[in-house]
Amino acid sequence: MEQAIILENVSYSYSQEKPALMGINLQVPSHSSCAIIGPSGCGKTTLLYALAGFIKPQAGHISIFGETLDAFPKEAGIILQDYALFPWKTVFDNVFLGLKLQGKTRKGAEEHVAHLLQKLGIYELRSKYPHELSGGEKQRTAIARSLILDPKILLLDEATSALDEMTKEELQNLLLEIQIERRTTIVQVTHSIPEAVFLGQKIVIMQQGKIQKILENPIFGDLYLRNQPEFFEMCAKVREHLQEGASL
Ligand SMILES: Nc1ncnc2c1ncn2[C@@H]1O[C@H](COP(=O)(O)OP(=O)(O)OP(=O)(O)O)[C@@H](O)[C@H]1O
Repeated sequence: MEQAIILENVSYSYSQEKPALMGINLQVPSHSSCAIIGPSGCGKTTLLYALAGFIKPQAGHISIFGETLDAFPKEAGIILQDYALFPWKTVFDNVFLGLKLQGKTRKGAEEHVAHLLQKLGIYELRSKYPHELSGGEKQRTAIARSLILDPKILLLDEATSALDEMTKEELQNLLLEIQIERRTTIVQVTHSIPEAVFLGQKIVIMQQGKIQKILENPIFGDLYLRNQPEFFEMCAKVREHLQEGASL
């Protein structure tokens, strides 16, 4: 099995006293999905930033498709919590931007962008600006902006946390469909147990800068999972590990 991401003994400190990551070892196979969950301040975002090459670990090694990571990996797209859309660009132009930077013309890219906007249910919004969109619509635009470049890895930092429950579930379904159809490797930081179980084939539970437990999730990959007893059982299992970690 090819590994998309390998972290070996990765440690990172923002300051002298308290390391944010301590000896992280993790493998994420290609075409799989990994959810990272843990209490506030345990190092989830720091881990994602290390994978994106935004910060450089003081110790350890990260490789992406077998190559040492030293800058933002060309195979990756990242979606941050605040969407990071350009406010002066329309939905279409925010999504087109990546192709433009690759030298594509607007006319040449029009069909490709339109197709993706349709797929994500935001084609009708193509001429609107970010301030005219709801949170869920902004997040779909941010996802489209990443997907237009067909990344092999998608990194998401609490991508659905600012959304209401139903919009959250719609977006989770969309991410699962993307993972299944495009076989994109997804690494997602989340605060939500149901989200981790729905979207994580591998669920990484973090505690105080360390990986406390890695759970393989055999029920991953079903769009109709949420009402099934196995789903509740898996959520309970993750909750138990989180509670156990909190009492250490
Ligand atoms: N820029 C920074 N400078 C100094 N310390 C930081 C910085 N960013 C994060 N930290 C510290 O590093 C630790 C890990 O933070 P991180 O943001 O990775 O946690 P998290 O699990 O993503 O938290 P949350 O769920 O609240 O977003 C925390 O103790 C935090 O205070």
